Amino acid sequence: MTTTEPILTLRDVSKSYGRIDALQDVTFDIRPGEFVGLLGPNGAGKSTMFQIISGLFAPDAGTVTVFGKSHAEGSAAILSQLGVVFQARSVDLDMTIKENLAFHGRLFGLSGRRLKACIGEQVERFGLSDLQARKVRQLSGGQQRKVEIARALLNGPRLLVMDEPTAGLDAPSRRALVQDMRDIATEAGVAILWATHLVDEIEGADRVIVLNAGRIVADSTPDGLRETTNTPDLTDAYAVLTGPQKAST
Ligand SMILES: Nc1ncnc2c1ncn2[C@@H]1O[C@H](COP(=O)(O)OP(=O)(O)OP(=O)(O)O)[C@@H](O)[C@H]1O
Repeated sequence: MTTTEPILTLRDVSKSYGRIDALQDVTFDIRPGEFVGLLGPNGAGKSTMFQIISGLFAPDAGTVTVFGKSHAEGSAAILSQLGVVFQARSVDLDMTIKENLAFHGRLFGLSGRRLKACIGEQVERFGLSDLQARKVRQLSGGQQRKVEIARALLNGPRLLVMDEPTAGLDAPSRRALVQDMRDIATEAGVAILWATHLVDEIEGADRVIVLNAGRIVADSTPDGLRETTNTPDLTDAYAVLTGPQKAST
């Protein structure tokens, strides 16, 4: 873990939808190079948190600071250095992989040789080089997911927030993606917030935040979670913290 300034800070963040409290007094920091797992059962508030971090809407209470700024102070500067993978698809089904990545790259101000190089790097990373000219509609669900993640990495983000990024990926692709993202965090100092239901994906995380019914119920290392719950593995620790029926592996 580093001792540098946090890249993402949430302080007492709350958000309700009518009478549903989706997030309540959520507070945590993420520093450069940290790979932080976000575990939480369905409806825990993970997607709401990601939407607030991305500036799609503001919290009802509390503050969110990304790269030292709130979205109100400088959303464009934040978005230029933020990579987001939402659960919902953001690429166009009727455009090819290359067209999609070029479109998103231009939104980040990439053009010419730089854009081509960035696209080349990502399609190679995800084994999509030979499929570049294919429309996204004609790809498998897992391949479409890889295009989503490639899109999020295109601008070389300093902070990546990923909402169940491995949904639809087969086991080898899932393992490869987890390893790849951990390498990006370690080597490039990118901070990663990785939401999942799959406990094995965040076994090697620097920290794991457990969210349940809108509240943080734990924020610790994987070992710390095992110790405080007095359980032998992370799946059991998650079950203790959120209710046994909610855990999945
Ligand atoms: N637009 C909305 N209007 C009303 N309630 C909402 C809305 N979006 C989310 N909620 C509610 O807010 C709570 C948190 O939802 P959220 O989608 O953030 O959870 P999540 O942890 O991402 O769940 P999942 O793992 O199922 O994707 C849930 O009770 C959900 O029903």
